[in-house]
Amino acid sequence: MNGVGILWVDIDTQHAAAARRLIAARYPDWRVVNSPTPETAKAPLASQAWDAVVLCLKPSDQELPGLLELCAGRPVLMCIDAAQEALAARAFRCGLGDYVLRETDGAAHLSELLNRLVALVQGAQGRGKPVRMVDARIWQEALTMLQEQRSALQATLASMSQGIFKTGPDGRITVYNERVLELLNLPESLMATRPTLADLTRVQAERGDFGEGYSLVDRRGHDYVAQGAVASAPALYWRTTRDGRTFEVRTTSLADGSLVRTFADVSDYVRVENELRESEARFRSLSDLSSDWYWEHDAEGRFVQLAGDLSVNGIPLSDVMGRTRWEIGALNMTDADWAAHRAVLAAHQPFRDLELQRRRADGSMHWISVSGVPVFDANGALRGYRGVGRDITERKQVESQIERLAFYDSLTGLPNRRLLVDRLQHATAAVARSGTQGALLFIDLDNFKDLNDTLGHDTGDQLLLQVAQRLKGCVRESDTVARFGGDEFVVLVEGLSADPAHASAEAALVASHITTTLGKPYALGDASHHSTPSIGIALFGQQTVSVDELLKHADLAMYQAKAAGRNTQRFFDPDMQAAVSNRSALEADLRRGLQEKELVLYYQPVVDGKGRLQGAEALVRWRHPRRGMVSPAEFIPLAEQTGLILPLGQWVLETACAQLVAWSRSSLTRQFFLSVNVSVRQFRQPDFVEQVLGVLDATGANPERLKLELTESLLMADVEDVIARMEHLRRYGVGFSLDDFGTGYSSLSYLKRLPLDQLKIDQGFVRDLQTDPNDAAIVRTILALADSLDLAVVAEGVETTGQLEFLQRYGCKAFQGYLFGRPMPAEVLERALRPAL
Ligand SMILES: Nc1nc2c(ncn2[C@@H]2O[C@@H]3COP(=O)(O)O[C@H]4[C@@H](O)[C@H](n5cnc6c(=O)[nH]c(N)nc65)O[C@@H]4COP(=O)(O)O[C@H]3[C@H]2O)c(=O)[nH]1
Repeated sequence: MNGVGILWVDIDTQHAAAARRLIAARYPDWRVVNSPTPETAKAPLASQAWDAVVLCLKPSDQELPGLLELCAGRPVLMCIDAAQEALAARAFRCGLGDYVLRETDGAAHLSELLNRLVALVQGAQGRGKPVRMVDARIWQEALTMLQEQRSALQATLASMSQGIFKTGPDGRITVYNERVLELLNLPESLMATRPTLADLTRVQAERGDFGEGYSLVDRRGHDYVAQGAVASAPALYWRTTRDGRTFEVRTTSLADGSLVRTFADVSDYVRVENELRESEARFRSLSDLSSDWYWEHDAEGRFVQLAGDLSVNGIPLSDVMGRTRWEIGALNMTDADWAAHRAVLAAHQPFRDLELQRRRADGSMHWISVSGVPVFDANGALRGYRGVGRDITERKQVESQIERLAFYDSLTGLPNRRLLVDRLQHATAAVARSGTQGALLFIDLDNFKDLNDTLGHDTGDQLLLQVAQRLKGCVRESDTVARFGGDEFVVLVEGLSADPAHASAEAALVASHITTTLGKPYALGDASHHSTPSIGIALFGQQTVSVDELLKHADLAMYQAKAAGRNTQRFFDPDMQAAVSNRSALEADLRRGLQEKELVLYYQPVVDGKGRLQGAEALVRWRHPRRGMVSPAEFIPLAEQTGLILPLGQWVLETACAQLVAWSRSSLTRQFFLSVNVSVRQFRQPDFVEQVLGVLDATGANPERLKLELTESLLMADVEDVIARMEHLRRYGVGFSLDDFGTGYSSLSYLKRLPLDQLKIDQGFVRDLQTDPNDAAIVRTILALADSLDLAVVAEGVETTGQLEFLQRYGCKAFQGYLFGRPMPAEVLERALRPAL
């Protein structure tokens, strides 16, 4: 190619010089004219013929058409920045010329430029005509279209959630979006250098983005990345970032050797997938390990899925799939129950613990419990239900056993107190609603204890069983017969007349029927036994009475029946209630009195035959703020029933011991003993012995001066224990006296073994001993007996000298009674005795 003329328009003089040098070296006969600006190029363009014009400028989109026009149809080669490539490519695809991309620093592109320039000039010469000139209008349209497409492409790239870049055929990245910079954490400045994939991979590897040994790149991409992204890329691989995000990397190779790569952040997908996998695994291990099963049914309630341990269910799968729960059926469900269940399903409500009893193929019964929740599709339409089922047969068995134990009497199988109270609660509410009345019959078997004691518990149980049978026969199916324990039964009768008088008559009739039925002889083993009941009746209707009160009423009435001679029936009487109320008021009062220290100890002298004081009996009094001095006969029995006797007895013991200590300080009173009454309940306390020793220790009283008065009723049970305790205390010197001797148990065999010091003849025998030969004989016998057992005797209630003489005549040596002194405060006793002393 000779004599080629080139107009070189170049604002960069160094670049222009470099080009000139290269051209001079390769094509020495070429004529190259430089022009630094388009303005200065105008003249040579207009005046001379050029084979090609080289534009090394940075024209804007708007300037480019004018520039090309200036070239007036001559072949144009543009040397431009990469950023303008799209514009230039578009322009030159119309046949205007060619372009090369300019190296930002350096002139390595000049060689390529020269090659292209040669091709361009040859092409133009080959065609024999100058390159077609595009008129400005067409150009403008092309440019506008180009700009529109370009901004559309930019907007598309910018709005993509994926990161994307494209390389040119030379392997350099020419197109990319913001998102790829963000995802890969790359600076824009790096992209501006048009890096290759290898460059990018190196930067990331140096930062440790791929992890130790490229472990953050999955199997598919591992080798490619590890080898520096120089080989051909896999179409798809995943990589993880150091902060735990996961990218899906897709590569598409294009025909010209370029490629497009996308980066999608699939972290959420991976997380959800992991969670799903975990939850699947959890579900699977749960259903594998547990004895529950999983089910699903469709919107019509037909089973479509069952998984887990179905062996307990005992129903073949084939019988379940495709059928509804209500088609399979359950023994415990009525039509109404199923309707209620289906209503829950129809309302798309979840359901919990639906308990179903079924019969297995082998005939055995079993219980299952089913819970489910509705499942909806994406549009909110019901797809069906899913849930779990569980075998609860064992639990049901235990429950019914517990119920039996909790609500039924183990001997007779009758409802127990708890169940009766429950039914009574319902009954009281029901009668209040219906306007009818009900009756509660409290039944106690007369003398049952004797039977038990004499013939043994087994025989007693037999009787109770027969009584239970007979009672059930006396009432309607709807009435309740309950056993309260021991020989106490309660019958609850409902549906009596609304008229009180009529209802009373009906209840009395039931009671009479019971009396007659229970009064018939019982066959107990070989023997025939006769038993009678005492029945207390309490009616209930409109008036609001609590269940507790009702039971108390019937109980009280029963005691009235007993008091009236047994084998009879009594209705609850409100006066009786008043007495009971007084009693509970008294109890509260006594409790308060104890706290307020209203109790005082009186002392009644005990003298010898010559009237000389030997000691005294401590007798408690209640100095009531309103009622004055209250006798122990009024409050001691109550204190015994309520347990108040325990703190009371302790206080008496402490006060008496303190008195002994006071007496011990004077030689005149030092010899006195003091008797203290000890009630059965007090003595039976497990730590009674320790309590007494503790009081003696705390007060410093001399145990030898203390006498504990026990009553015969203490000997009714566990005599061995009584003896052991007495002996224990006796070792410390404490004496014992048997009070009210002759009135109670008086078993001589025990009497011999008890470590007693004295007997006290009950004042009941002393009172009439001069007029009642019987009493006189008893007193004589007691004195003789005491003599033979070497026990001292104190006669109580001595009021007359006649009594004293009689007692003395038969050997009695100690006396207590009004004849010698009433119970009195300690200081009065001391004062009264002082002259004699
Ligand atoms: N008619 C008549 N009665 C006489 C005569 N001499 C004494 N008495 C009364 O007979 C009772 C004798 O006491 P008790 O048999 O131990 O009978 C006592 C005793 O069982 C009990 N008691 C009194 N104080 C205590 C106590 O501190 N603890 C316990 N557990 N019971 C006590 O209360 C019962 C009644 O005590 P008190 O009313 O003080 O009645 C005393 C006394 O006042 C007499 O010549 N004629």
